[in-house]
Amino acid sequence: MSRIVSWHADPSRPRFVPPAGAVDAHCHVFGPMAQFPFSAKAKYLPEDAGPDMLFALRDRLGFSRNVIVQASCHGTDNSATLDAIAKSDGRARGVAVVDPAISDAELENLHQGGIRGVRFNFLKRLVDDAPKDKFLEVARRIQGLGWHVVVYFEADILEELRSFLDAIPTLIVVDHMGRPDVTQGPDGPDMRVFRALLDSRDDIWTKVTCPDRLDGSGPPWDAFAQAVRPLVEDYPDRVLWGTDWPHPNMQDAISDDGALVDMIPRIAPTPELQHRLLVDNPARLYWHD
Ligand SMILES: O=C(O)c1cc(C(=O)O)oc(=O)c1
Repeated sequence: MSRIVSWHADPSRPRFVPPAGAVDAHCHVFGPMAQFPFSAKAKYLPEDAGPDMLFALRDRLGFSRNVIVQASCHGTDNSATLDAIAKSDGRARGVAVVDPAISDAELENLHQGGIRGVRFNFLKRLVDDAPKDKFLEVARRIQGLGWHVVVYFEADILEELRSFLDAIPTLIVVDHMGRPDVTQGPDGPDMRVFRALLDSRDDIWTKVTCPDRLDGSGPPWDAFAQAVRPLVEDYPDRVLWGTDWPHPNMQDAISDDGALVDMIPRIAPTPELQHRLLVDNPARLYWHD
């Protein structure tokens, strides 16, 4: 496998100025590989994209804090994520991916290192297996830590995941809205099924992220804006936003992070919605203690 670059070398400065305290609540770090080797099971092998690069981007885009989500290429070894959090001067927290056999002491160590959630990934192109029964055991064990579960799945398996999701005892955050086909519009079948999930419990949140992944029409991603804005307006207290930098697997159409930031006022059109999306909501999940 050759190493790939999936991020923009020189992103534009966004026109939109985020409110003070804004959080990029979905981003990753890759390596550096010499210090934090990628998993033997990784499905892609990126170039290094470490904490210095992430924090430089944070500052360039006008954000204050990051939530670093363990990327699948690092498997269940969270060292690179923990290292980035440790270097952030308290300005980053994280979401881990764990081996279900993890000990309570190791979970506690992750908590001390700034982890506040675990991620369950159901994308076959990213992981070899997703054992629901073991995931549920992990979900029960993290309850005492006050963590939540982050799930990543595609729209076509949402119906079959419903009983699993219903059984999760913690708050749930769905990555990238479960990848709906946004070209179907705000009332299309994918969004309807996703809204039914949100309506089933008031502790299911989502990340209104990744126009570059979900809107094949390309920048300025009008279909994404039209489909996602009603979601932000209808569930203003349950949405998070993030860049998704360094955009794993997006090497064929590199996204400009400045353009991604300029999507924010299109999906969260008022200062109040922007403040909840970028400041209040992530603070409630990641900086409550
Ligand atoms: O769609 C993807 O390829 C992707 C991959 C990862 C990861 O490798 O962890 O994370 C994401 O948020 C999205």
